[in-house]
Amino acid sequence: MYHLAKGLYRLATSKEEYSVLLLGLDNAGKTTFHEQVKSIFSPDKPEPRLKTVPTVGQNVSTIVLPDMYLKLWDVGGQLSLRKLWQSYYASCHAIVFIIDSTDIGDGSLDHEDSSGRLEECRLVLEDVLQNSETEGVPLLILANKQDREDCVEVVRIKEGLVKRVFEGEKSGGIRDSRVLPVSALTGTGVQEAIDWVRSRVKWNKESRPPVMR
Ligand SMILES: Nc1nc2c(ncn2[C@@H]2O[C@H](COP(=O)(O)OP(=O)(O)OP(=O)(O)O)[C@@H](O)[C@H]2O)c(=O)[nH]1
Ligand SMILES: [Mg+2]
Repeated sequence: MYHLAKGLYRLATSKEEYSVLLLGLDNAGKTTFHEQVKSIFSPDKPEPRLKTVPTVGQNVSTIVLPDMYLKLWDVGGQLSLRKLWQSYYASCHAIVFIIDSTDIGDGSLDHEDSSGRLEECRLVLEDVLQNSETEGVPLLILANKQDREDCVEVVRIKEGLVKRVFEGEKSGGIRDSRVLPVSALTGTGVQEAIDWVRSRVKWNKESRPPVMR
């Protein structure tokens, strides 16, 4: 009887848990975004800790939403650490790929503008999409640092980079995707980003079932 009651209690109180992997080049703003999300979704709304240092290893946190837990995995983006990303692919339910919109030249692969890290960004994104373990996983691309005057606008990033990657051979097949403007530093757009992830992981739950917690 006790075990039945315990089982029923567990069933009634358990929630789906989805894992979200934050990726992007070093300095893109992953940890800053992570800190904003933690702050916005904490019941006591603490000040976000925005003084970040380059991530070596991982920062993990779980936010509680009405209908699910979202577990965020913030990993290091430095070149030497990117080889570790693939060990997270099989168990993630969504990928948030963060781009520093102030460090991609004019944001378009069509021109010979070699300033910024646009080409590096393209190669890294293609590498993520091409991996068989990320197949079908919803992808949110965040054009970060939109608070800065020298940022490239989101439409340009969409047309000049993202569309080009998706039209190419290395797009890794069909998946749900979206490009959104954010400022991880000010928090603008962070709520919308999480809203998108939340709806997409649910849509995709047949392919990537959540863990019950
Ligand atoms: N102006 C502005 N600066 C930002 C924004 N997001 C991050 N930064 C700054 O960019 C720098 C790098 O931010 P991090 O969040 O540490 O970058 P990261 O992607 O976690 O870097 P790694 O851990 O090395 O992969 C810091 O100086 C942040 O303050 C933003 O939206 N606007
Ligand atoms: Mg970091």
